[in-house]
Amino acid sequence: MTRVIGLISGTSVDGIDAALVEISGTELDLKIELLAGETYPYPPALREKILAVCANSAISMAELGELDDTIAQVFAQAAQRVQTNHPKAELIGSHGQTVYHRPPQQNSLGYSLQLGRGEVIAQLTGINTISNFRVADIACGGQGAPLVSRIDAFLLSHPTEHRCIQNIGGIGNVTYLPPRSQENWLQSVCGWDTGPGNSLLDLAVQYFTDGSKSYDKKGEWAATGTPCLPLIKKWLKQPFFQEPPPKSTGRELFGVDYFQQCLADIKEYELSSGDFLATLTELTVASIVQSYNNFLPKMPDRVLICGGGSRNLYLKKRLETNLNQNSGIKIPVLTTDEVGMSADYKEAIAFAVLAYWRNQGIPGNLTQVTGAQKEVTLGNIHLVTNGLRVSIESC
Ligand SMILES: Nc1ncnc2c1ncn2[C@@H]1O[C@H](COP(=O)(O)OP(=O)(O)OP(=O)(O)O)[C@@H](O)[C@H]1O
Ligand SMILES: CC(=O)N[C@H]1[C@@H]2OC[C@@H](O2)[C@@H](O)[C@@H]1O[C@H](C)C(=O)O
Repeated sequence: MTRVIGLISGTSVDGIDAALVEISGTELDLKIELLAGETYPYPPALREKILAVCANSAISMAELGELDDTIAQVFAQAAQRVQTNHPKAELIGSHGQTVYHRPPQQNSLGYSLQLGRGEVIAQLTGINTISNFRVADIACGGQGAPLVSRIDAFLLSHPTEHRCIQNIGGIGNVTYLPPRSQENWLQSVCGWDTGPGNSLLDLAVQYFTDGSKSYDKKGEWAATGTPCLPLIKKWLKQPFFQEPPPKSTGRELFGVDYFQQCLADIKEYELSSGDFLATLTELTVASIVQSYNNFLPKMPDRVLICGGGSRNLYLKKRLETNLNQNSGIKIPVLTTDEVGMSADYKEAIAFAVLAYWRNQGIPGNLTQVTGAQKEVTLGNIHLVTNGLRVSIESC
């Protein structure tokens, strides 16, 4: 048994998800128990700064260094807090905060930058920390994302059922899991980023409320509207949705500029705010279903959703309806909670497992998902240096 803390702040930039887990086994016998999970919102000024950087605002090198360390400090605090009332963790796996992601192009490797450097987290917490999980995969020609697929495979596959594990965060990603009894089971797992999750919806809510609300709770506002189907048809023709996997994306594509284009596109139609939110929800849903139709070997028996979007009941209902209309069969949409995996902390748990695997020399990527040329161990190791005088209070 190893006690590991997993930390991540995703593309929604809403705060740090921290999970304290006990991990045993290696791959087929991998087991995790979630001892504690908590989300620690960013201080508002720090969130604004990160969102500005993600949206291309200029920053000096000195400011970049400062931002990197400030993020590391709040990640270290999250690690300290999540283990309150528990014995100290032995290891931290920290994804950090993505501020820029560029998939590989024909003649160049991808580039993905996560802030919140691991060495600061290690010194502040006194716990060995692994960070920078994406670079080794990218160095092998991979997208560096999605990385959760290998963990999904070992923790969520079923003996006889074909499953899709659909994350709906800022961005959406899917892992398709054939039954474990199938020959070449692990090689048949596939996955990719499906496109926008909640990123455009959140921007729309902020736009309509002048920033007083950041998201549409349970999707209640969107549920008052009707999706504009001609717009969905037009938007789905965009290159990202047509591209076959391996593929990954981020706020660089589905961020502020994309949202402005959506706003311009709706001018042709007379849409209420509810209609617009319903239309953006439908884009998330239809892009997921279209990618299943185009790129999966077979429609799943069941879809398990996770991430903040799993709390959006309107989105969940639309996903179920759209899947049924497309496949002609009833494909239940449940949350991963319903099979014993926390829908809120699955990504944080995944980075705890990746750190654990890194320590044991077990690869973290699936080459058919990221497109990397080979399986590699992921993450840079930062050991605690005795005698260094840093403390959370002094930062
Ligand atoms: N109760 C709720 N009702 C509706 N939507 C919700 C609810 N709670 C969270 N969300 C949505 O989920 C989003 C956050 O999801 P999550 O934390 O999974 O994203 P993330 O991890 O930052 O993104 P990614 O997985 O792309 O890295 C919020 O911005 C919001 O849009
Ligand atoms: C560059 C980056 O941070 N990508 C994230 C983001 O959030 C969702 C989607 O885009 C995803 O594939 C990836 O994260 C998850 C944790 C992953 O690598 O599996």
